[in-house]
Amino acid sequence: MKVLVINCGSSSIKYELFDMDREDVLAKGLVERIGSDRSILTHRVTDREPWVETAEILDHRQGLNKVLALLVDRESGVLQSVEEVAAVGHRVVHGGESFSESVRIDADVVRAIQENVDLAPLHNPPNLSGIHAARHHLPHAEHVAVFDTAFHQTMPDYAYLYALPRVLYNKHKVRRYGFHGTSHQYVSQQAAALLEQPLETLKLISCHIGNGASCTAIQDGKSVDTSMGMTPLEGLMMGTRCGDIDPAIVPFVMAKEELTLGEVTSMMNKHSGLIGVSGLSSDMREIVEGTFEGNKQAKLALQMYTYRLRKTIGAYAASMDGVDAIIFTAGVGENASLVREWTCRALTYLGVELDKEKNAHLPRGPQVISTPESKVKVLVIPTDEELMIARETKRLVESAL
Ligand SMILES: Nc1ncnc2c1ncn2[C@@H]1O[C@H](COP(=O)(O)OP(=O)(O)O)[C@@H](O)[C@H]1O
Ligand SMILES: CC(=O)OP(=O)(O)O
Ligand SMILES: [Mg+2]
Repeated sequence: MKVLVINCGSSSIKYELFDMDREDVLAKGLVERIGSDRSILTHRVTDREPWVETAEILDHRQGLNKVLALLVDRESGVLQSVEEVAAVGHRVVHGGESFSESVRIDADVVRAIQENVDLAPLHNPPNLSGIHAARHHLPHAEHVAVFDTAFHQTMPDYAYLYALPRVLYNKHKVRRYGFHGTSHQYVSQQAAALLEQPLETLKLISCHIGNGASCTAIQDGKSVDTSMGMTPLEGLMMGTRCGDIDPAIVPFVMAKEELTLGEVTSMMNKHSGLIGVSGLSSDMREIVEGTFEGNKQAKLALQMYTYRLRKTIGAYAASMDGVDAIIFTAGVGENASLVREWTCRALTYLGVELDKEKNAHLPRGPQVISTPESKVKVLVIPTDEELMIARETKRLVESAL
């Protein structure tokens, strides 16, 4: 069964085509800067040079049309016809309380995703554009939605409620939802396999640190707490997002700087975090380089980033009354050894002992980077949200047969 996975951002489409009979990746790629006359399409097929094309791509429908054309093209293609795509798996960021599992997409599901737009104004509208475009171009295929929020629907109420008047939850569903659930779930399963222990017996803390960053406490294979909240702005310090701040700062800054609510929201989402503190970059590679070169602001940003991650790990060890393993994943977690080292260096009270050599010289694939004596294991596990979405899509399509 061939499954196409689509992850639509506000100005991008990430895609990956799988042959699910053997979980082979046939092709994958990225359309960037949608809405401009200089959109960039990068298309990769195993063992071939990548295709890079600049073109005017005005919306997601046009972008997806280009992708499908490349997939059936004589040179760049891997399919005879788009009819071969049996199913499409869509990443949907906010499922609200409506979805605790992946679902096959029908008119009711589209309506429910639409109803959650208010809760994720940056993420859900492009996700919906992707669904509309894919259903238009691939009407024969089954379409499945896999939600970032679904894995976190197991959190207890005392973890997901805010200490606000109850009416806000009753009327508007103001609560913690949590995100990156597909990734947290995937790496927790991989961790259990690596440790050769049943997932149901483990207390895990998973740190998904990429552009967006979140930390999740996982007990018995279930999410019991997570650092992102009603929106993906809460929690850890990120590339461009501030994470936790005193909420009273918002009206204070609005008054002092004469900013609108929209401007402060944009400041917190796009101009804060690593870029806001360092003034250098939102990219951890440049922050690490800057730190080595003696840039004080870059070093401060890195200290803040790792200090806050460490505090959250401590909090989740407390909330689960212990932890068996800490997992690092996503762009920063998988690649930045300095971030892992600084985060772990004051976790000795928990019994964490990092193997510095292993941490610095990491082979590919899932790895243990703690010493054999370490009471708490530290793991690096490459995430694969696309594979997880493809598996979910196949499972749902087959269960409907
Ligand atoms: N070698 C590296 N060292 C440090 N950071 C890295 C490295 N490679 C990638 N990153 C970081 O990973 C981030 C992207 O993570 P990723 O999980 O791909 O994000 P997203 O899926 O949210 O776009 C980049 O912004 C960069 O900061
Ligand atoms: C939910 C979220 O923050 O996603 P991303 O990390 O892809 O921005
Ligand atoms: Mg990501």
